[in-house]
Formats: sequence, C-alpha cells, structure tokens
Amino acid sequence: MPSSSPRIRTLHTVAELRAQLRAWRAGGERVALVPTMGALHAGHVELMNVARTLAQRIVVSIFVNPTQFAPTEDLGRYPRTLAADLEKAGAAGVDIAFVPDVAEMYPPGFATTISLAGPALGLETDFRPTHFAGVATVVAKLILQTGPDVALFGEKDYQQLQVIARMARDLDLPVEIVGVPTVREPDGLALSSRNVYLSAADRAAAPALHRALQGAAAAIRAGGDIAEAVATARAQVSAAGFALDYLEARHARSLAPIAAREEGPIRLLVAARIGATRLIDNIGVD
Ligand SMILES: Nc1ncnc2c1ncn2[C@@H]1O[C@H](COP(=O)(O)OP(=O)(O)OP(=O)(O)O)[C@@H](O)[C@H]1O
Ligand SMILES: CC(C)(CO)[C@@H](O)C(=O)[O-]
Ligand code: BAL
Repeated sequence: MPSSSPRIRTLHTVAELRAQLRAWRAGGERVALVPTMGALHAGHVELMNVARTLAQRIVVSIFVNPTQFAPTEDLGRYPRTLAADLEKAGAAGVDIAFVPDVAEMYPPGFATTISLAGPALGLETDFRPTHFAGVATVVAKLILQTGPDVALFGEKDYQQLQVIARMARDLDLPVEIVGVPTVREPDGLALSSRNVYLSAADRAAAPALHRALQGAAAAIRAGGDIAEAVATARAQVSAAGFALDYLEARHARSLAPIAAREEGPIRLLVAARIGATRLIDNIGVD
C-alpha cells in the first residue's frame, strides 16, 4: 500500500479553498464536506467512506475549534496528529484537507455567534453551556466556505448532529446533512479521539457505558417502563466507576424530553467521566 495518496492537497486559506471549489463546481462535480478536529480514527474514515458514495470530491476540515471548548476543558491537550491524519485521509480518497489556523477562522474583530434552542437544550448544554454555539458557528462557517452538496457528521455526537441538522434547516443552508452510525471497538466502546486519554483500567471499564445503554434499550423495546430502564442504566454506569453527567431518554429527532410514552423513536444519550476522560454515547431504541 502506498504510504500516502498522491491526490490529497492541504489548503490553509478560505481563498484557496473557494478557488478549488469553483473549479470543481464548473465541472459539475458533487462535493462532500467532512468536518473534524483531527486525530483521525476509523470513525472519521467511515464518514469519508460514506462521503465517497455521495459525491465525487471530498473535503475534510481539520480544525481544533477553540470556541467550542470552555476555559476549563482540554483545548490545550487535545490530540494533534496532522501528519498521520493526512495519511489516513489521503488513503480514504479525500481530495482536500482544509487546515485553517485560528486567525483564518476567527480574524481580529470576529463578533458573530449562532444562538440555539430546540435540540441544543439540555444534555450536553447542561454541562458545556457554550459548546454548541461554538460548534454551530464553526460548522456554519465551514459549510459557507466550502459550499458542499452534502456534509457528514457522526451519530456518536448525536445531539451535535441534531443541532446541526436543525441549524441547516433554520438558516436555509443549501446542504444536505447526513448522519453516519457510530463506529465501535469490538467491545462496544465508541471510537473517539479522546479515548487516548483513558488509562488501561479506565479503558477496561469504558464499555460499560454502551452495555448500560443496550440493556435499557432492550428493556424499553420489550415494553418496560422508560424511567425504570433509565434508572437501572444510570446505576450500572455509576457502578462501573463512572461519574455520571447525564443519562436520559429523549425524542430522537427533536431531543425533547419524554414526559410519557409518545409516538416516534426514542434515543438514549449518556455522558460520563472516568478518570480524566469524559465519554459520550447514545443508542436508538426503535
Ligand atoms: N466512533 C465514531 N463513529 C462515527 N462518527 C464519529 C465517531 N467518532 C467521531 N465521529 C464523528 O467525526 C466527526 C469529527 O469528530 P471529532 O473530530 O470531534 O472526533 P471525535 O472522535 O468525536 O473526538 P472527540 O473525542 O473530540 O469527541 C464528528 O462528526 C463525529 O461525530
Ligand atoms: C463538528 C466539529 C468538527 C466542529 O468543530 C466538531 O464538533 C467535531 O469534531 O465533532
Ligand atoms: N466531537 C465533539 C467535539 C467536542 O467534544 O468538542
């Protein structure tokens, strides 16, 4: 296997990106955008594989977006592996890696932030109150900079996916938002760039998160009480050594809380901390 794809180009400025995109569009080619923060793993590669089925050209952005991190969070130690990322993206058939620096995305005087409600309410927002405003603003910028036909996001970050889909509809962004199912380790742990933070003991305990969700989903599917299933899963996550931020059942699309059993699919979502690592996961019930 070649050590890198001859095709991938790394661009650092919006002007270069737009020039390339104009050329592709003039040739009638469909373009897919895969936004990432780098430290690429098989979950990201799956987004690229799906992108290849939807478009002729793929742009992957690699940008550790400072505005979605709170001052107390891990911006400074977030894994940065650009050389390996370019190898993986090239091997996955990506045409362009867009790797802007912070000043390119947030020039002096930058003063605009997208304000969110709906699916952004609760869950992550209760623990990361400014997070989705940062995500939505940078994703809107990336979509406007690239002008893709389709943009792909992982279901691993399920609330993020719903927030972005809602934003694209609300702001009439001319792009199709596509969600890609979560890629997991054989023991069920969702792949995540932050898994590198896990100690060996924490890594051994981590699959309990997915197991607890699976158990709750099975109980609800079998007709069990949602609140009871959620309570059992919370206890299982805590017993595995996690400090729980939340574990909730929500309506899958709106992410509205579930007061009583209603029509439509349900999603179970969890965030919990083990050691120095905060993990999230989710599962569909129906
Ligand atoms: N296991 C996975 N399966 C499918 N998609 C994934 C997976 N992990 C990440 N993604 C998606 O890849 C895109 C980029 O995510 P990001 O670069 O933040 O990686 P990450 O692994 O989610 O990192 P983090 O540890 O910060 O959550 C997002 O749309 C995210 O949902
Ligand atoms: C969508 C995203 C690339 C925006 O910075 C980020 O939140 C992520 O990697 O999931
Ligand atoms: N994958 C989500 C990005 C974040 O947690 O900041």
